[in-house]
Amino acid sequence: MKKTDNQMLVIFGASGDLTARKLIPALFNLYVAKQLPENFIVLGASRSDMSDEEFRNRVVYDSPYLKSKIEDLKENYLKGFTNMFFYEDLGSDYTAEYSGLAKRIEALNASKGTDSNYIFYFSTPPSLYEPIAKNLAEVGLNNQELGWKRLIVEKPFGYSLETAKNLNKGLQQYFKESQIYRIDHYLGKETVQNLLVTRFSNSIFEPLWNRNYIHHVEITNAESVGVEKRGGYYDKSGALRDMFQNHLMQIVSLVVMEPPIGNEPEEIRNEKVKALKSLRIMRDEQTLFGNTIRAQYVASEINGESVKGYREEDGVNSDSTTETYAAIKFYVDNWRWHGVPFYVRTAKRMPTKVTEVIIHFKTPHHQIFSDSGLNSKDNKLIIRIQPDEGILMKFGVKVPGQGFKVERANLDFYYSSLAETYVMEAYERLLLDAMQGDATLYARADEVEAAWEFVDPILDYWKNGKDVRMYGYAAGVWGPENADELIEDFGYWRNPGENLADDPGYCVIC
Ligand SMILES: NC(=O)C1=CN([C@@H]2O[C@H](COP(=O)(O)OP(=O)(O)OC[C@H]3O[C@@H](n4cnc5c(N)ncnc54)[C@H](OP(=O)(O)O)[C@@H]3O)[C@@H](O)[C@H]2O)C=CC1
Ligand SMILES: O=C1O[C@H](COP(=O)(O)O)[C@@H](O)[C@H](O)[C@H]1O
Repeated sequence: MKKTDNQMLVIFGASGDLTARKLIPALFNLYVAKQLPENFIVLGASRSDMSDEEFRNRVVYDSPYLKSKIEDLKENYLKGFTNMFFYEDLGSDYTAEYSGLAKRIEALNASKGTDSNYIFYFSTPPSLYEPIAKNLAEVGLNNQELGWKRLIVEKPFGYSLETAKNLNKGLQQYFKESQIYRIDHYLGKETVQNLLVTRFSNSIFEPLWNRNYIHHVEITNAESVGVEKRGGYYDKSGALRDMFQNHLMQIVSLVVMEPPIGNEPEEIRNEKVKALKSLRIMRDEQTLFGNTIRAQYVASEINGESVKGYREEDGVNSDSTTETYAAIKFYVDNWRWHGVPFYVRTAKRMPTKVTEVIIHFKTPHHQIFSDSGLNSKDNKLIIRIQPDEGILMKFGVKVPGQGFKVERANLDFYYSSLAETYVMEAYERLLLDAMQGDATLYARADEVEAAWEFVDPILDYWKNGKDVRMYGYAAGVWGPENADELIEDFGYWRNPGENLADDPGYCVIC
């Protein structure tokens, strides 16, 4: 087990939603699992006026996100957790100088024994990331002489390639790249990490993982919810920035990458960057027109209840052109993937919440059972990221009886069969990794920029292109019909059900 040094976690934006909904519950789970170091405290920092006690009440006792968890625990046990929390009011804004904050950190460090090791978690609006880093540096809180200093930076990391580069440069003026941890919570998901293990710890997949055997790759990320209470944020972002540039590009990089020479953070991250750099960037309008689809959900009924259209959501412009659905077809220009199309889509207000990667294998070169009536492209490996996490392989079997009738059968593995094993939540895993100085599951500057490099021309085309279309789809269906044209040459999107084995249309033995 890796060692976790004594340390202090300083959260900027501690009065916000992310802190309450993700960070504190993750810390609570780590505390219960005895994963936190002996001397560990959390200092919340925001503009809101709160005492330590009020902060503790807010993030622990009154937290709707901890309610079910703390009911099971004895009061005195909970006290240990609550006592770790402190709060510093930053005054009217985050850009004023931080000498008060530095003094508080110093005093807490001395009394709580955190060995001058600090993580600064940026959970504020992104416009404040660089000013906060600058202020920290000005009071010496980037100095690693006495103890290490790390930044965890929340998404979105930039709004475009240019802004991402500026943000990287801005942060790197004050902190070294090795101190910066850019969080992408999809990398904290056990099933996303399992992509690496599936590929590189088995000898049966890797020999087939290339253009000789793979026909096309399909990745679906669907959410059943709409924009919820985040309409204001989402309307400036859209599906491509909110999900595709970060989470889906990370998944793509893990599917596409070459085998790393080892599992050290830089060994893995180097290969991911190479993978992202090999994506063929679409530059001309004709290519962009034929390979990208965007759409917005419109008002509809789901299970008998009426659901608002995107443009009617709170915080969204009534004539918004922000996409809630994005589907992209692209190619990867390298030896392994030459000529293999990738189809990736992400959307809100789909029939179900699901994320999965489907590797579609090629038809056998010489088919001797071609009268079976099956689509010969039915050899698939489905890696289910969420929910009903698992892996399913589809292959042909003989139907008992006369002749050689072939039907599809499933070979499957479900995470639920590991019910005895505790599976960490994404934020829990990522926080613990940063505490231990392991950046493997965090995005490096060049990785983020390579992803923007691919996405930027699409965004630009959607904003300024001549023939760009914005399609509509009824809330609760699998997107606009036009998205089917994108994948038509090869079949159709797998519109999965809630369960991994739900197989619309063509699974005979499931
Ligand atoms: N919530 C989520 O699920 C996710 C959030 N994120 C990212 O995490 C970061 C924080 O998100 P979230 O907690 O949801 O945001 P909130 O708006 O809930 O919280 C942001 C915090 O920043 C502080 N703040 C400082 N200056 C401003 C300002 N000018 N406007 C608004 N707030 C300000 C606020 O505290 P105070 O007023 O006390 O200073 C507030 O508590 C964002 O970058 C977001 O993109 C990423 C993934 C998911
Ligand atoms: O980062 C984000 O992710 C969530 C989806 O996360 P998941 O773990 O529930 O799949 C998405 O709803 C949100 O819009 C986006 O900002």
